[in-house]
Amino acid sequence: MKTYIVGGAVRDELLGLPVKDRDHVVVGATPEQMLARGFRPVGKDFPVFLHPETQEEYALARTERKTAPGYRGFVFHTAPEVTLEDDLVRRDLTINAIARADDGSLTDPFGGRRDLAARVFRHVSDAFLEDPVRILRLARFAARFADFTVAPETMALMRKMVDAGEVDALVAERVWQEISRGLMEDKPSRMLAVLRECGALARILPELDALWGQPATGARIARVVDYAAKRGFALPVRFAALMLGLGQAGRSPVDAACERLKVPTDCRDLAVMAAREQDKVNRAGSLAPDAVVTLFECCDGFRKPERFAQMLAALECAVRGGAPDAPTGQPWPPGPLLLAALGAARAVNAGAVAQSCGDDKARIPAAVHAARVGAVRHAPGIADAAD
Ligand SMILES: Nc1ccn([C@@H]2O[C@H](COP(=O)(O)OP(=O)(O)OP(=O)(O)O)[C@@H](O)[C@H]2O)c(=O)n1
Ligand SMILES: [Mg+2]
Repeated sequence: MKTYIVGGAVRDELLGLPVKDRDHVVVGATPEQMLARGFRPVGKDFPVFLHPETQEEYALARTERKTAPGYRGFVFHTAPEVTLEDDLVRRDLTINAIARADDGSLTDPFGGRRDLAARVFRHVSDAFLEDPVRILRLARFAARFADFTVAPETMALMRKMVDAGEVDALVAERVWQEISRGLMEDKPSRMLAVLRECGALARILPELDALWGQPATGARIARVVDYAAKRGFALPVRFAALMLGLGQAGRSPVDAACERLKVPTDCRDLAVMAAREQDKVNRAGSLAPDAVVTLFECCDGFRKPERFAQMLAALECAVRGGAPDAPTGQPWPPGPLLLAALGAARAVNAGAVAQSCGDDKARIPAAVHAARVGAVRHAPGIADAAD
């Protein structure tokens, strides 16, 4: 039996990037031999094992046969006769199909090093067709390796897959997994551009696809999401910033998209809230203290101040990032203004105010609200309104 390092680890090493996790492929072994050597199987009927000490993944060299459309239709075939090349040929991209043996020698039957040098994403073989997730993976890699282009024949193949309905057959969780990862890369707009070019965006996020088609709008959305990435914001902020691109129409298209993609609650809540409150927040400098406190209440800002700050970050991206050639670090007044006001309002001792209401419990909410309005009135930048 012989083992090789394959996939992302070899690719990243050749690119001079830090290697996170290493995947291994094992040639010439049976599951029984792996177990006898102390490897632990991962799941059932899946020829992947964990090394007893390093816990790294070791997969038996395998070929795959597609049995049904979509993500679930796989059958794995492993046997000691399956060669390294058999295993590599069924991988997604040439740059991910390079293997390195223990002695350092590389096996690169499909020109992976050539494509790394030329900065091209190219599918290895027709096996690419068997797994529509690969369309999303490629798009995600484009967001990470922003100077790579997609080989024309690979783009053509992806179009064919999209036209055949392969993307529609993917389960929402799997789609979200890739989209969310792509949003966390350096240039998320590249993922969206690749998805649009092959037709997948129209299937996954038709709302966004339609807007992307209007040149100025598409360019703005791209800038906003890349700006959010440049600022290093967390996933919910990046997602909310992207969804703000759906425009003033606000809540319903965002809701519909989140529903369809089964977007996790934290991302969804932030996106919906940001779309709902964007006008108010952008007018923060002219809001009366009472309206400011009401805004905090509507956003549950007293209990979730971090989420409120994230919403501000998303709205800042939409405004600052939306401007062409926007330099980062340009001030956005509503942000510091509302954060200072929220700090002042949170400093109010709601417990003490409640106690001062005595037995008149029904008065508590209004009394707490009024005390907070009083505190906000003195916060920096708050409008001098007589409310
Ligand atoms: N749908 C998939 C998933 C994975 N692979 C192969 O399995 C390797 C490891 O997969 P994974 O860790 O998911 O991707 P990486 O390429 O390692 O990228 P990342 O840096 O995101 O881990 C890939 O390089 C590729 O050879 C594939 O061909 N098709
Ligand atoms: Mg990996």
